[in-house]
Amino acid sequence: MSTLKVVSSKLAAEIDKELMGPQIGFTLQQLMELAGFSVAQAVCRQFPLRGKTETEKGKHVFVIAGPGNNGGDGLVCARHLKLFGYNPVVFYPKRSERTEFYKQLVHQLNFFKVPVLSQDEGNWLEYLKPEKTLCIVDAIFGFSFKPPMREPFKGIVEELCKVQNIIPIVSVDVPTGWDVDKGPISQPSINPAVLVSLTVPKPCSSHIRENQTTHYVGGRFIPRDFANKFGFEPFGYESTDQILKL
Ligand SMILES: NC(=O)C1=CN([C@@H]2O[C@H](COP(=O)(O)OP(=O)(O)OC[C@H]3O[C@@H](n4cnc5c(N)ncnc54)[C@H](O)[C@@H]3O)[C@@H](O)[C@H]2O)[C@H](O)CC1
Ligand SMILES: [K+]
Repeated sequence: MSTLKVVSSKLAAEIDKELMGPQIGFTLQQLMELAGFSVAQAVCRQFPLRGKTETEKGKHVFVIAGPGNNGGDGLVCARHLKLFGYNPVVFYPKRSERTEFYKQLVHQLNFFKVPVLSQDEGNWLEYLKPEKTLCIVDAIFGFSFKPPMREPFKGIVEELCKVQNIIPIVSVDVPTGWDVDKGPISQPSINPAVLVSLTVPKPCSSHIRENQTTHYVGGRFIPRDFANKFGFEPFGYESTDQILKL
């Protein structure tokens, strides 16, 4: 088994800043597209449709998107999942008004006929049933979460904790509610079946349950020199894969 290499929340934010700074010039949109694409690949790898009955294939991937960029990764992931033959539904209770870009991501989901539920429309709890939902993508908070959690997300996470033993949760970058550096800090807490760390795992990933949580790294967008500059080795992705199982 490979040794986990981790970067703190502070360093993760610095890496992002530099990637999107004037020297390198990635846009947030570019990185988010690759991040969301890799999460969609992880869902496919973990829950393949091949060989499944029509009933199983019709089940939903329920994507819960938070107000920041972690939520944006979820919106992108849902679009790719639709292209991959899945049946995603997005719950987006607190929409980012930060940029036009988030509205565009929602327009794209409309274009792909992926339902996007608001807090006050539709009964989102209906999707927390194993006969209806294949897995839940937790794209609520990533590396910028600062406890304690505010509503409506506190209540949403409590509901997720109730069903996580019967519907697997795929957490994007950081399991929502965990301290990025320290891991689970309150009870109940999300224990994902799958964690997709983006760029490089954060320290909290050492708290995932051994033999119960599958850990992938995704967000394949940095060259070796850049990784080394921040003190870690790049991951050995194979071929055109956007994810690597750790
Ligand atoms: N290089 C990469 O790996 C990339 C990662 N990406 C993803 O971006 C997130 C980090 O995004 P950011 O916008 O900085 O933060 P979050 O989404 O984690 O959350 C900010 C959001 O949440 C609100 N908030 C914070 N704490 C609370 C709280 N206690 N209660 C309620 N609300 C809270 C805050 O106000 C903001 O609105 C990273 O993890 C990756 O998933 C990008 O896609 C780019 C590439
Ligand atoms: K998350």
